[in-house]
Amino acid sequence: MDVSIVGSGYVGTTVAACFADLGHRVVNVDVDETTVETLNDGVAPIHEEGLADLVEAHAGPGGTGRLRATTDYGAVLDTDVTFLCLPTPQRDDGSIDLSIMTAGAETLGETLAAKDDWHTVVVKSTVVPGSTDETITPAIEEASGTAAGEAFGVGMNPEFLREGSAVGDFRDPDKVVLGADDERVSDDMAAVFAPLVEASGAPVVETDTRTAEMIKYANNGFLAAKVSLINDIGNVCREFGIDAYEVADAIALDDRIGEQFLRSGLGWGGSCFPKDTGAIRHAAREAGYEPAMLEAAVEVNDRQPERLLALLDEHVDVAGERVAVLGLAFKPGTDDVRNSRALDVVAGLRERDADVVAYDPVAAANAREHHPDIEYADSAADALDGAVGALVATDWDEFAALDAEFDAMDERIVVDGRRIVERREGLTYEGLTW
Ligand SMILES: NC(=O)C1=CN([C@@H]2O[C@H](COP(=O)(O)OP(=O)(O)OC[C@H]3O[C@@H](n4cnc5c(N)ncnc54)[C@H](O)[C@@H]3O)[C@@H](O)[C@H]2O)C=CC1
Ligand SMILES: O=C(O)[C@H]1O[C@H](OP(=O)(O)OP(=O)(O)OC[C@H]2O[C@@H](n3ccc(=O)[nH]c3=O)[C@H](O)[C@@H]2O)[C@H](O)[C@@H](O)[C@@H]1O
Repeated sequence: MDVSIVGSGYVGTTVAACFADLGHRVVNVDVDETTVETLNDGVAPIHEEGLADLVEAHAGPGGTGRLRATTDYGAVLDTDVTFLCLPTPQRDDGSIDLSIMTAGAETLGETLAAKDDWHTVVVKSTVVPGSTDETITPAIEEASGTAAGEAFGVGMNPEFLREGSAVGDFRDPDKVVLGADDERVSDDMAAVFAPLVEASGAPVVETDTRTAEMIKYANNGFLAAKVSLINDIGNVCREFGIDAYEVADAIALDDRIGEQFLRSGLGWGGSCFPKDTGAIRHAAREAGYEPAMLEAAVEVNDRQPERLLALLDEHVDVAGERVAVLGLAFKPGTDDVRNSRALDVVAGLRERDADVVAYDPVAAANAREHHPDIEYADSAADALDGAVGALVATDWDEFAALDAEFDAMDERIVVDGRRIVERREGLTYEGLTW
């Protein structure tokens, strides 16, 4: 099929490259000229394992030619289906900001006015229930001068990939959710996903658009709450001197609980859990319901960085002292620092007037935009040299291998927020939840 993808970020680029690999002819439409040029050179505009090879194979010189990019929305006219993969950020009050979606929908609608045959539009961005029907579809209708159901229809297909493993997650999903209220839309979505479903064997959930929208928030809300619950339990374990990881390993054997998302520690960050729990909480309150469990999940999460800092306070007054922060990314495998708990840890140290020296293998440049005034070291060893304490904020594998590097610290105090450093003789080790 001919597929257009509007928005070429983490989701749009991954989806486009994977669809091209499955045999579709795909065009990415993005307002960012650099992104478009990069893709057309056969180079991935973001860092994701496996993505560079796919982009080179399908957009690069000598490639299959099944993937290209453009800033011209007119390209959608030569396609059957358009996926909207645009950002849906948070407003200051936590509510969803649909302005970028609406702008994209309007430009798409103006373009579709010139199309002779049926067109299916699919919202892939994460949007609160009702957004597709009440905001995005009307924007396309007004701009195109046609009503949904006449010349076009709009469906909803939430995305569940994770940063750091986006290509693998997209190719082998736990489920494919197709939300539609029009048979032609369902048929088009099913046709686009047919090769993926055949290759992966993933179950397909066919539902209406509002339910599809809600499934995404339920998924992220549940996972965020699961991590907060194990953090709550981990905090209790610590009070009792019990190892929360041993407890987690045991409860994971219960199929009803499962082994994933039971790593307790500094909590969840990233571009989605914080924004999505914020958006659904706000939407629920507007609708008249206080989502107490989601509120609690956020509250537990917000407390963890200060709990980490308090453990260091028990050992040393950090004012005027050099303190190392190991890890800045919100999770290993990415240079993304959006809502990273590490940034809160750095802020807490600065409030205490500590001299902060941070190290991350790939995320320092992004962290510098949030904390330009601290020192950034080129290695964990450099960060630890002369420090009176080290706070571990991201579970990068290389931190597990640290050993003699701790000997260069002025005081060998390690407060581990991610259970990655080994306890060893000569080291004063504190684990956040164990
Ligand atoms: N990042 C992730 O891991 C996941 C994100 N999502 C959701 O997917 C959506 C997109 O997220 P990301 O891919 O992370 O966003 P992103 O910020 O990485 O990429 C968005 C892209 O849209 C482009 N853009 C902005 N306005 C445009 C316009 N009017 N027309 C065309 N292009 C335009 C930007 O230049 C950028 O390349 C969000 O709703 C997010 O919640 C869902 C699952 C996973
Ligand atoms: O909507 C989204 O954008 C995506 O959000 C998350 O993906 P992501 O944020 O990329 O990464 P995760 O692996 O889920 O990690 C999120 C945060 O939880 C933390 N976490 C995760 C697991 C765990 O056991 N403990 C824990 O503290 C991580 O350190 C990280 O800060 C979801 O896992 C994806 O399914 C979803 O598509």
